[in-house]
Amino acid sequence: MTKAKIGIIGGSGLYKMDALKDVREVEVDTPFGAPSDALIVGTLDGISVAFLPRHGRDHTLLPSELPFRANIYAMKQLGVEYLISASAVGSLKEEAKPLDMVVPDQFIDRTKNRVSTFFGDGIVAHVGFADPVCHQLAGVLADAIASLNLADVTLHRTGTYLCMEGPAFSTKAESNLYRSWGATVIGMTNLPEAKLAREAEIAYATLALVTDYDCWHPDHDNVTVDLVIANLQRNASNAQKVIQETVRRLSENPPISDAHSALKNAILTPMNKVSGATKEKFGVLLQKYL
Ligand SMILES: CSC[C@H]1O[C@H](OP(=O)(O)O)[C@H](O)[C@@H]1O
Ligand SMILES: Nc1ncnc2[nH]cnc12
Repeated sequence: MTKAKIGIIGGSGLYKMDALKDVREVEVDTPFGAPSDALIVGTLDGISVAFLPRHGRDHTLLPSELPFRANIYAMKQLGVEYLISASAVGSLKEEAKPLDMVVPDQFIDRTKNRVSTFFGDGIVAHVGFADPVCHQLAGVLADAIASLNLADVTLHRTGTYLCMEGPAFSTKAESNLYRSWGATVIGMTNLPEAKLAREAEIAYATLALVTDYDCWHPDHDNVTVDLVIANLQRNASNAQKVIQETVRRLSENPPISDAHSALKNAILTPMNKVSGATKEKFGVLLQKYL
């Protein structure tokens, strides 16, 4: 099977990577169902990467419908060790303006309807999630953004991403509540991904692309899909430059990440008490602990 150490999940407005060469579509099936779309495996400056459009190439999946487990499992199956998520977000802080880039280091979970663990079925594990993003990967991503000196883009090296259920956007009361909690940006997708990536021992970091001020800002229009997509289209080529530079830096100097051993002290169930069927289902996730 084609392998790639670096994975990219593209969100709203980023359905393909123009700079990818030697492109192949890989239909991956997983014990957790089919991913959002075929994975696109190709090379960026000669470096093998796997790309997946989170909502499908034609944006056919709601945030609540996303097959998060299949997406992360498929990346793991391809050998991905570093996963970069590009996502559209609303800003909850004045200083994070549309077109800015934020590299969140924290999440708040306001989802209601998501399966965000691989475990169960006779095997129990509790991974650490105090630091939900891989610090090293986030650093490489932030340094890549800084090195490009992109016009009109301010980099925010840290921030809290609040993950809401959607699909409707927030009410003003909710938006102001999240501001009072100190959240920096709001989106609908990254938290389940980050949890599952941690369980899959994949280092994960988010490139959050600010598209709007949600609905709290008195001097800006309330968020609409048109606004999100218009701003993302303005920024899509920047996002791809950032990803390309991050990939280049990662392949030159792949960082050591705690995420790569996240399950080491997390599994409570003795392996000899786990059924063969469950072990088989977990496949690549448990391989190294059997
Ligand atoms: C199109 S606006 C709302 C939509 O955009 C974000 O998607 P993604 O995180 O995949 O870039 C947000 O989470 C919502 O799913
Ligand atoms: N304001 C917002 N709320 C939730 N998700 C978003 N994605 C982009 N802008 C958003």
